[in-house]
Amino acid sequence: MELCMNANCVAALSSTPGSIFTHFLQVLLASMCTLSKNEDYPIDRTDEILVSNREFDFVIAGGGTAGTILAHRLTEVMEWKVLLIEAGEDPNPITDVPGLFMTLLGQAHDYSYKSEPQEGICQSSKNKQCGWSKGKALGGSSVINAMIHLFGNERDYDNWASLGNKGWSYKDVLPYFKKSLNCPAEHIAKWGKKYCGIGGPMNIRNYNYSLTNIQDIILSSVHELGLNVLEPLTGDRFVGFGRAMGTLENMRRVNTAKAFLSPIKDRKNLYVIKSSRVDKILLEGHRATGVRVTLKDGGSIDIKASKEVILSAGSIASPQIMMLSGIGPKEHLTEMGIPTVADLPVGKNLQDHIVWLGIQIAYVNESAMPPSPTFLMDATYEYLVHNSGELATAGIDLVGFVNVNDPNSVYPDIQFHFGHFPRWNPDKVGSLMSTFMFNDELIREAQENIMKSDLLFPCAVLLNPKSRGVLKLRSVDPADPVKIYANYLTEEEDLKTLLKSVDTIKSLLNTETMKKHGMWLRHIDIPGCRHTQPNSTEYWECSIRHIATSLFHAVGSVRMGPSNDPRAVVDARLKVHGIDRLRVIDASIMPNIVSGNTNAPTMMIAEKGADMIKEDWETRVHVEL
Ligand SMILES: Cc1cc2nc3c(=O)[nH]c(=O)nc-3n(C[C@H](O)[C@H](O)[C@H](O)COP(=O)(O)OP(=O)(O)OC[C@H]3O[C@@H](n4cnc5c(N)ncnc54)[C@H](O)[C@@H]3O)c2cc1C
Repeated sequence: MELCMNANCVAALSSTPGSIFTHFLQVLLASMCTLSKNEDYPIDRTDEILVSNREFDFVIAGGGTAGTILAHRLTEVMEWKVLLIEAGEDPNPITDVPGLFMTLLGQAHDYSYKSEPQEGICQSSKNKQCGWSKGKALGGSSVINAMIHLFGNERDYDNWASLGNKGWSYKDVLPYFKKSLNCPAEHIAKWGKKYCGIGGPMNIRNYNYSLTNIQDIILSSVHELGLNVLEPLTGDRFVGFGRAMGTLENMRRVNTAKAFLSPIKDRKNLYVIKSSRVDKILLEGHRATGVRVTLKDGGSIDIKASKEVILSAGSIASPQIMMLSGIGPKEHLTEMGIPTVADLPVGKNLQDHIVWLGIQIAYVNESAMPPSPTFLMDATYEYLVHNSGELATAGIDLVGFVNVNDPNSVYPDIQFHFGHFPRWNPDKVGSLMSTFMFNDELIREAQENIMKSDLLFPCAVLLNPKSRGVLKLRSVDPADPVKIYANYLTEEEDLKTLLKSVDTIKSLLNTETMKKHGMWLRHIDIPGCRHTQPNSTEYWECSIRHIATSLFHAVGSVRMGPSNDPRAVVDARLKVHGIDRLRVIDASIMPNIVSGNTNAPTMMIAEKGADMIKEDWETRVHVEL
């Protein structure tokens, strides 16, 4: 195998590794040419912009999931000069490796936000704060996410449309989900094109999970229980269990910068500024005319947008930029000493999926052996040469959708991500627990138990929370992170629904399949819950309050809705109410969170947003080849 310790690969290894083993793997992996390089991404054109005309047709703030797609689609119009401004750098090549995704959190590509401490949630997390990871790189959160690609369901989008958002029903948005995609030919041949596109920039593939037979065991017990096994997972039915696809190619992550910017990196009308922060929107009266930017060297410049400013900085930063510019709730802006330009409920309606790691299945796999001393070397070889093994999968692609309140419903209220942690591997389970910022006692508890048995985590996700959070400015300094009030479980119904997820797992454990494998429901010794009886309702509630936390799916803080909706900030064409030439196009516009992971829905929002811009400016598209 050719070794090429490419200077760019090495330079990109800027993050502090989580452990000595991770560092070893990072160096080894980056030394192979099979991972991405900085040359794969568009160059930073800051210097050129500084000495030339600082006016563009469109300025996009934030080059994450949505921003990179917008840059791709808008530069299809050759007459349009488009500037994308991103706070982060090019993705580190290590982010390509699915099996290392948990080690990316808390590192250089993660803003590592934390929610404000809240009674009754994240009680076993460090400082009793829930971690709110968010990607900081070209490609945004698609650079550090778990790559799971799901749409949500028909009811989610029909609900958006019923709230007065014309053009956002499931029927309307489905073509935009597909537009981005390039599905495998075998998939199309077998399942057709109704839910999978071909020829789009983003590859999605199966993870080809091959570590153990645990996924087959789960699906077999699901079948035995009479629940749906869905193949493929995305289709006409929304309740059931199956394997999700991922944004992958050859078992390498495909972040949105790689999918949408790399192929067009030489388009002359695409300008990218990296490592620079958009601080505020420049306004003339009620019209957006440009943005103020802090560059990498600390200098500040103003950049003009002759057509539109588009905010795609994500659900936390887009509202922050708006509020710093005087667009937000008047009371809060006044409190912060910011003159109000438009009194809108920016930052309210914040929603997230909480994930509960308190249900764990243990079993002793008699045929398993302790890992050999060369285990990490072997895994790396297996990955680089055969694209398989431990490093080829994020390990949570086996997914279940159930309705715990109404077994007859065709729509789910709980999602499970099944994660498997093999015996004798304390690093892996420790990495998961650290990802979610659990305290040292809990990490130790899991690591001690992993020496005795394999652990299967059916992580329960509350899909349609009723509780709403809010974002507020911490200060008028754009460098200061906003205050995140998650307000999890403030609606009683949310707690009740999450509690019922235990019953589904108990039913699975009652099947002959799981009994045959000697699987049992493990009692987690949570120090803060020792006053409760194991397996009592009090224990499970206490467990939720200690070890349920964010699944990093923040949405809704710039809600879409008609002007007569007091909760709405943007209209159905994603234009900010009462401000000309300003749109918000990212996950923040979701009126209600979708019933599944949020990356694919954000891609859809960007594809649809780009088309709406083209329609509104009545442009015929001339694609540069
Ligand atoms: C750890 C993690 C795991 C996840 N796993 C999954 C998963 O498996 N499947 C799934 O579907 N979803 C997953 N998600 C969620 C999904 O990735 C997000 O919903 C989606 O990426 C949001 O896209 P966005 O464009 O709104 O924001 P982002 O992709 O976060 O992009 C925002 C961009 O704006 C930049 N930015 C912010 N402020 C400024 C500023 N002031 N100036 C300039 N640039 C700025 C940021 O650096 C970032 O690049 C995960 C998220 C995380 C964090």
